[in-house]
Amino acid sequence: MKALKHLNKYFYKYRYRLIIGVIITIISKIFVLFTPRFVGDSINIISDKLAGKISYDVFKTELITNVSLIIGAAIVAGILTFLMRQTIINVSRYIEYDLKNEIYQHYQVLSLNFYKSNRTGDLMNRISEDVGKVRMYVGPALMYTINTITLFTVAIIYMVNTAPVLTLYTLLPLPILSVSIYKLSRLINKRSTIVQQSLSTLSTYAQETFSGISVIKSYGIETKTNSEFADLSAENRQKQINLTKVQALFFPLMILLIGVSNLIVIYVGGMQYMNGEIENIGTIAEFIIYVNMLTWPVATVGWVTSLVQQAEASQERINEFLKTEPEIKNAANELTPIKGNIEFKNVSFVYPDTNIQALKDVSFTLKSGETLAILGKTGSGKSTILDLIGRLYDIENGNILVDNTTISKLNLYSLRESIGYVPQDAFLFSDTIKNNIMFGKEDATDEEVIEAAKDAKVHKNIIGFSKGYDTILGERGITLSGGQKQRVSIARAIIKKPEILLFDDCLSAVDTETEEKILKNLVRLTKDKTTIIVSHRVSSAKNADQIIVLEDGKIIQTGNHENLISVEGYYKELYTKQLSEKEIQ
Ligand SMILES: Nc1ncnc2c1ncn2[C@@H]1O[C@H](COP(=O)(O)OP(=O)(O)OP(=O)(O)O)[C@@H](O)[C@H]1O
Repeated sequence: MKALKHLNKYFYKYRYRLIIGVIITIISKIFVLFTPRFVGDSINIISDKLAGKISYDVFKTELITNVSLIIGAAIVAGILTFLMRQTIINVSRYIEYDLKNEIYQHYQVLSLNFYKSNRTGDLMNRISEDVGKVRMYVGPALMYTINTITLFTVAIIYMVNTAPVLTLYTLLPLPILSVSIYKLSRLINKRSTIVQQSLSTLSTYAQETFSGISVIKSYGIETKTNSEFADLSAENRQKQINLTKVQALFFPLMILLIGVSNLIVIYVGGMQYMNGEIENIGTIAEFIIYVNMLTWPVATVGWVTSLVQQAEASQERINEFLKTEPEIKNAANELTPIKGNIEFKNVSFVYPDTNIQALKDVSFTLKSGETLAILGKTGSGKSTILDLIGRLYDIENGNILVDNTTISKLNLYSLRESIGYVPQDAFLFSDTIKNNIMFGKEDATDEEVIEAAKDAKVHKNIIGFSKGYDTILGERGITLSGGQKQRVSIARAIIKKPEILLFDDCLSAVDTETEEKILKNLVRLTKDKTTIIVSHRVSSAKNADQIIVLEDGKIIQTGNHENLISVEGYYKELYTKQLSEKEIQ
């Protein structure tokens, strides 16, 4: 129960609703328990009439009164049971909502490394399945426990008062029922977890084949994927059947034990009545109803125990995530406005998860408003430099300064707020093009969106779609070409008008002519912004104030276009090669 203590703050938050729920539950159970009493009384009245002890008129009045009381008690109990669910079960939904938000907000502050070391499926499970199991503890488990305790306390008081020995016999099979249901529930839970796992394997497989359908079709391997899916499906079917087998035992077991209890009541009660130990025949009917009323709550003791165990395990997993501290922490509470001066001083960086040394002793200085171009072979560390400026990772060797302050001492949100980043793989959300661009500036006007799209040279493409800027992208909508995606992603960054712009090889899928036009616009837009352009093309780099060439994480050349084409080296070679390619075109 240690892990579940985390939920106490929520119980406290909703204490008033819970207290009302508990009171309603108790009152409703008292009303439920009126029924056996009145049924017993009614049978006694009939028996008295048969024995000639009362007149027909008295018999009729008493019977009608009793029946009215039974109906009245049932109606009140019904209304209260409805209110009980409305309070306790609703609280469990509120807590479920709060907990999901708490986990999601925590996910948002965790660093990239956390996402790399945890599978997306696991992260999703914490927020859906695990929270769902915890809710069962907060809602149904709590409700049934109060239910059982109240029902038992009130019923046993009534029963002992009426026939103490019969009470003892009646209750005898109930612990057996509770233990059996507990064992069965555990088995059901175990098997449902197995079914869940196999279902998630099945859906992951289906999802992957749908995403990669063009590859599957072009390689003509549909038969292979079909048979793999059929195998997984058959495995899942078998697991479902195994689960159904144990689930099917649940109700027969209950009916069996209720039957045993009923038999005991009839036999022992009958004998006692014959011996005169029980005064009224109605008591037997009363006890039969008690048995039937108590069976379900007793069964729930076993069920609830297994619910609590599951919730405990789920909450433990959730707590593990909630306890994970973000590696990148904000060190300054005050906002720190950023001008955009960037300096790398002997920066070396090793990716913690792979131990790959991505940067070695990298130094450069970039004044606010200047443009830096980074060139180099694939895997030479270009993107890593951009990630470090956005403080997606912290470094251990060297120093990165922004406006002469070590980056880790700046307000993290101010820093990131001041950056417009266009990643290598443009990521667009399944939303309209307009909203995807506005992601960079939530309060942007339509004119600003269009202007940004024009500057990124994607406006004409967008208005070519029948729904224009309202065209939905992604799974539910159209698929943009690689170059269109990159340009929407550029529009998203420039609409923000940030102090620092980072372009990570974001024109690679754009033809050289469009690239030239975009670059021209960028020169105008980034006039007073610090800009870093990562590229494999000299055309993107040649206008930069500074160019650095990386190889295996080290700077091997530095200068501007004129300097670098006048010396032998990587840059000149690339320039000559790309110049001749252009001539061929
Ligand atoms: N997130 C990461 N985790 C671990 N290693 C990484 C990560 N990103 C990059 N690396 C490794 O760091 C090195 C530098 O990668 P980086 O992405 O900075 O190169 P790049 O010059 O941008 O390459 P490209 O031109 O192909 O984009 C590579 O060896 C790469 O495998």
